Amino acid sequence: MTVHDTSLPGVFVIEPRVFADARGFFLEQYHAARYAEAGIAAPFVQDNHSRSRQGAIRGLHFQKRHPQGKLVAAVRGAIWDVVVDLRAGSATFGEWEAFTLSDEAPRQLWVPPGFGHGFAVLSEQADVVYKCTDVYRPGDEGGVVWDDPGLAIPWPVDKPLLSDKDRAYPRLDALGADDLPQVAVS
Ligand SMILES: Cc1cn([C@H]2C[C@H](O)[C@@H](COP(=O)(O)OP(=O)(O)O[C@H]3O[C@@H](C)C(=O)[C@@H](O)[C@H]3O)O2)c(=O)[nH]c1=O
Repeated sequence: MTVHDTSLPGVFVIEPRVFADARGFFLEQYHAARYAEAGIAAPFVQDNHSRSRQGAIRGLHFQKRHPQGKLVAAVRGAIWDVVVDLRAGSATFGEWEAFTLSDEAPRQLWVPPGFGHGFAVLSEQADVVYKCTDVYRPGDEGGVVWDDPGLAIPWPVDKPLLSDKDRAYPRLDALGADDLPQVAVS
């Protein structure tokens, strides 16, 4: 596998080694020792799978007191995956980057604890799977509204399909210190 740095510290794109043959392909989604060597914090304690329609946007999400690291892949279809640095005191606080993840050119995105995460669905449908370093705690959920003008993320969808929860999240500049992910910045 090849690990690529991004503009955000600790956020990596992982290109797996793909073994293609007449049957199709094989790749390793996770290998504890190799991912640890790449700086991807484990252990992972929850695996998720969501399916979404074209134009859906899920995000921007995080957990406050129990931030989750997420290792994200699109195993069917294509998504435009966004990661935002929400770590108070970080030199790149409020900065974001987007990556296309798809089943045609498989790669994974490592979203470290303390970053907001969301994605838009580019294909007719997309199946997204991700491993998490902490479990889901409904009372601990936090979010920033997807179309926060301060972030000005150019989502590649015209009429986004959103959950009521995501529509109601506040802008980043309305969040206080207690509303942000509680992580130490080194
Ligand atoms: C995230 C999650 C949701 N749920 C339930 C709660 C709810 O009834 C239903 C749908 O939840 P949501 O609308 O929050 O799902 P969704 O909008 O897909 O939330 C996810 O978005 C992406 C971008 C992330 O980064 C994830 O961490 C997570 O926040 O599933 C769980 O049981 N476990 C989980 O881990």
